[in-house]
Amino acid sequence: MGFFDSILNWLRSLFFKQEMELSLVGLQNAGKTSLVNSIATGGYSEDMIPTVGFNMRKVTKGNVTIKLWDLGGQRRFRTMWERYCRGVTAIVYVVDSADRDSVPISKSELHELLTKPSLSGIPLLVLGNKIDKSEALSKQSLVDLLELETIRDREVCCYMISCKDSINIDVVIDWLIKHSKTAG
Ligand SMILES: Nc1nc2c(ncn2[C@@H]2O[C@H](COP(=O)(O)OP(=O)(O)OP(=O)(O)O)[C@@H](O)[C@H]2O)c(=O)[nH]1
Ligand SMILES: [Mg+2]
Repeated sequence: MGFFDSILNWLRSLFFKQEMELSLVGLQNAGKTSLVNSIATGGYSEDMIPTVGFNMRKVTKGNVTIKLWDLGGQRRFRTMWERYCRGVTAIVYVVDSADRDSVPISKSELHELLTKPSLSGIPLLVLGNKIDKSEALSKQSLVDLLELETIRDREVCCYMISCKDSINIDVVIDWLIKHSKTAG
């Protein structure tokens, strides 16, 4: 890249802030709030309080401001998911890949959410969390069990992560930044 192009890019970055709005959904204990902390500060804690209702957090990464709706995953909060997923740039669906018994419920909740017409076409990022645990599923097993191949009406991407050991959090942030849009 030439000197002049570099200057132009730098000026552009000053004036055109990127922004995006995301919803984090998935069953209780999947690690959604832990992921927010990991993206925001890189911090991790074993003692987490289950999210009651939702929390909104704003995180800035370089030029991108990310507004995150961190939703509660307990059954009584799941009916709210659709409302907070409407109009977002992407839906992030977090799964505890080490809790094999919960995966079928996680699958049905995901597919149920995606049937909502209001959410059609919104890109989906599925994250298999807790891969630091020895019993964690492989990516292929998780993709198969969640039947991600059957989702054809939107972009779908899946990564295996660990909030505890900060594995692939950078890859997640890159994906998010690539999907942000320029705000005027
Ligand atoms: N081993 C391991 N534990 C994790 C990881 N991420 C989160 N946890 C733990 O999983 C538990 C639940 O994490 P939360 O982030 O509160 O889960 P959540 O999805 O926000 O749960 P709700 O708010 O109830 O929906 C906590 O004890 C975390 O410390 C991880 O990558 N590895
Ligand atoms: Mg939470």
